[in-house]
Amino acid sequence: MVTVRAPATSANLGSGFDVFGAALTRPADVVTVEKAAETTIEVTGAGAQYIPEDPEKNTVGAVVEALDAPARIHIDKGVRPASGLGSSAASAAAAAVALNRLYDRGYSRSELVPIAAEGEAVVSGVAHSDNVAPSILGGFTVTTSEGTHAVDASIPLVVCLPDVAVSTRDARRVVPETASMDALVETVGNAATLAVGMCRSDPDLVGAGMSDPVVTPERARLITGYDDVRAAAFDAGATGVTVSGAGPAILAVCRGGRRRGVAAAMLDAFADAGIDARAYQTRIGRGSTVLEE
Ligand SMILES: Nc1ncnc2c1ncn2[C@@H]1O[C@H](COP(=O)(O)OP(=O)(O)O)[C@@H](O)[C@H]1O
Ligand SMILES: N[C@@H](CCOP(=O)(O)O)C(=O)O
Repeated sequence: MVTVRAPATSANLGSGFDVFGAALTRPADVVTVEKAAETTIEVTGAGAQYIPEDPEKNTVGAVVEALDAPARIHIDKGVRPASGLGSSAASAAAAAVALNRLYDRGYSRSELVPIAAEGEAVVSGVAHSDNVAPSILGGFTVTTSEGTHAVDASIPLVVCLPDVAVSTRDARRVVPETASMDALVETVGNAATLAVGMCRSDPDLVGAGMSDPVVTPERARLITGYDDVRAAAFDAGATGVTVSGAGPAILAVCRGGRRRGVAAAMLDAFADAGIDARAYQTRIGRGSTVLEE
């Protein structure tokens, strides 16, 4: 038996659509696997009632296939589905690390990233790796078709999750098919600024580099109260605010000591818009951890 904890993640970070990701210290999924002749999946925890236990429909089933590793699997969800916090990816990441150990497949953590990404194709139609990479490797990650680079960074964050669901599949439909050269130049500049900020653990640079003129404005329209929550976070001292993943969670970057005030301001703004929400005061953290084997 192997048990693995895989953290929630925030993908895109504004300017790095389908490329950037960051592991969060909390929340997390915990997945336990035991060898079995046929795969069965049991799901408990946050939003379990919305998650299929059929291996054909659960992200973990695709990982079982890719590793040829049938197992009895228990998923304890800490990351609510359709959150923009890499819920489906956290389960897939944990399962990839756990099944690799259980069956002694010998893949490195980096080699497990595209394997876990097969699960994302099951739910969003695209095997994007920007959530599974940080959930496995930890830190801030840059993922391209050539592979993933991970950087340890110490950046305080708040993620505010409203009590509404946005599926990644639906949110991918609003992504523009084209962008102007001006928008491209602005985005490249911001993404590069953000990457430098991560290497320096500088929340001012990271916050400034999250601005994105292409995808985020379209996604923000799907989140009731977004503009007010964003403004409230800046007023409380956030250095940057954007949609987390495909939403509806909203990510705020903070300097040390500012998270409590930023979280309270974001919750108040959602409440003013008539929406219940919860805020996680978190930071960039480590990847998947083996808890028991
Ligand atoms: N192990 C899993 N954990 C969470 N969601 C899953 C899992 N397997 C399949 N799903 C489905 O994936 C969808 C949520 O994924 P997604 O829309 O990408 O949200 P998130 O942004 O939280 O990852 C839901 O329809 C859910 O039923
Ligand atoms: N790059 C993807 C990331 C989706 O993240 P999720 O946490 O919402 O699943 C996208 O923006 O579609």
